[in-house]
Amino acid sequence: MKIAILPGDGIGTEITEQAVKVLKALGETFEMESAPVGGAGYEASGHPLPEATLKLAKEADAILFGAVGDWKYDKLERSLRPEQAILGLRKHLGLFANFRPAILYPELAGASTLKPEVVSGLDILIVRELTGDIYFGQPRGMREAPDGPFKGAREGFDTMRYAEPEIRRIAHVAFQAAQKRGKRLTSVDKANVLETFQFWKEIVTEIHAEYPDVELDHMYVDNAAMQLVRAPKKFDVIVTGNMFGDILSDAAAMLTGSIGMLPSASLDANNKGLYEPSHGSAPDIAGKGIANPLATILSAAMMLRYSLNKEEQANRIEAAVKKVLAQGLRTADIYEQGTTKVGTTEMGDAVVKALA
Ligand SMILES: NC(=O)C1=CN([C@@H]2O[C@H](COP(=O)(O)OP(=O)(O)OC[C@H]3O[C@@H](n4cnc5c(N)ncnc54)[C@H](O)[C@@H]3O)[C@@H](O)[C@H]2O)C=CC1
Ligand SMILES: CC(C)CC(=O)C(=O)O
Ligand SMILES: [Mg+2]
Repeated sequence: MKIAILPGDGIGTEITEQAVKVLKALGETFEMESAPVGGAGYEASGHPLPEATLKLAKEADAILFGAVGDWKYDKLERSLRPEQAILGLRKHLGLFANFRPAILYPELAGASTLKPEVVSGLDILIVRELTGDIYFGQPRGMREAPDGPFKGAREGFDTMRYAEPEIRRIAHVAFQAAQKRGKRLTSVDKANVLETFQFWKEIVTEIHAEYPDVELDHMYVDNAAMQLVRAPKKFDVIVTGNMFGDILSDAAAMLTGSIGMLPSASLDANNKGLYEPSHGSAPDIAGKGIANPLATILSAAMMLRYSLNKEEQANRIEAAVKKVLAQGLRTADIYEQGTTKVGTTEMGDAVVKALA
């Protein structure tokens, strides 16, 4: 089985190294091959998603991705910016279904900024559509406004759009995920203002007829953001578009104690996937050895489960993460008084040691 390792930029390299270490310690014979991506890809060959990196990603059975981006590339033209690498991989590989499970490990109840009673026992799943919406819609650009009250002034514009098959396939994925869990699905939209999401709501409602065992409700995204902080345990599975899912999943991350705890799986129609933490390259802490590698290690567990059919090994990794948390080991982002502060490498080493 071949795994493409794409560490990327900033803390991407530090956290991916820990996940690779954990994968190697499982005693399986994975073939792992690394390639530069993001700013590292741009430095190596003038493009954030070098052709050789894309080729490796396409031929591998699964992809483990760190993170891309750095402020120093912000002035590059958009097509050359590091973020285009992850957007390009998602699009080229058809990774339309993004699973972001927000689970609170009991040991981290005090690390969340919310009261323990609000978050304890939290186990929700955000299913984010990943290859459409305003992140990919055309046309987009910057120009002189052709009409309207600001005609002639410079303007930036993007296009929000969803085609019926795009909504249908993510809705099926989300209903099926809900069937395997608490059988409740909340579709998050902005149908009161946006045509795109009125259409989204109509299609999701239509598909609901095929899943009568799942309870469906609809919620506007502004209310959903508020409910996630007010009473997050009321959710089971949330399905939403690319941009709303991006924003809501960062908010959900804080329910788990830190964005450094939120893994993700991005799957195509055949469960080939890219696995990455939900966070970015964190340039503010890069190179300091303090980033939390657990979201990436837990993403590697998701990879074993969803793409490599190795449920037992996935369980081993998740159990090892629970064990190190129970031992009181914490990176700075989840540190509380009375626990032991460790760095990125020490945390990775501890997970390896805790593998049963
Ligand atoms: N999939 C990807 O590669 C993503 C890339 N980005 C890119 O990352 C760069 C930084 O973006 P930001 O908005 O700052 O988001 P970010 O997620 O990188 O960081 C937000 C905050 O969370 C902290 N943080 C993130 N991951 C952490 C970890 N594992 N352990 C401890 N603390 C952690 C950071 O130190 C920072 O204070 C930008 O270039 C952005 O475009 C952002 C999100 C996803
Ligand atoms: C480059 C961004 C779209 C990545 C991001 O923020 C995410 O996937 O969460
Ligand atoms: Mg994001």
